[in-house]
Amino acid sequence: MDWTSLFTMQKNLDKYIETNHDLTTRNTFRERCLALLVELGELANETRCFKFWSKKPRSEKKVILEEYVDGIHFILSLGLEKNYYYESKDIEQSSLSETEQFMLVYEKCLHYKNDPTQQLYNELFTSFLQLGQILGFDEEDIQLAYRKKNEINYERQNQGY
Ligand SMILES: O=c1ccn([C@H]2C[C@H](O)[C@@H](COP(=O)(O)O)O2)c(=O)[nH]1
Repeated sequence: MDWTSLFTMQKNLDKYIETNHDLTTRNTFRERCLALLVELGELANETRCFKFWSKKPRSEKKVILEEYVDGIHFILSLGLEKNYYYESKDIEQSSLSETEQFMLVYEKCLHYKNDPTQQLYNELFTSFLQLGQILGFDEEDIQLAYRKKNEINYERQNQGY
């Protein structure tokens, strides 16, 4: 998948939000890291993969995909803050369970926060794409849902969110 156009869309959205909130000089790296961790929690909640105590079914795939692309927003953003991009490549399928893969992404996110290198950024990105594979999303699903949510994010800014 070509990520270039998504990086460009994210750059424009982040700039728009920064201007709207007078943040042009403030570094928001830590906040974006926490935002990604929070999105991961919201995503895990929709899958209910860890809720061994509940018989309630997971949310519909569409709802899970919406949460997933919120995470994509912050991952793109976290690369842009450090001027890193992600080159498309074949992703090795993960052998982990959903729960284990979630925890791997959490670890990769914190690792990158503490040591923001291109290598660790690639690892974070890859682990999140592997999670997407486990959840059953193909690249087209992700691109489409990302574009839709990106537009909604502009609307929310314009409505005083
Ligand atoms: O600088 C920012 C701030 C927010 N978002 C987007 C990512 C998610 O799609 C959404 C999360 O907003 P909440 O619903 O969690 O408030 O906002 C960005 O893309 N860039």
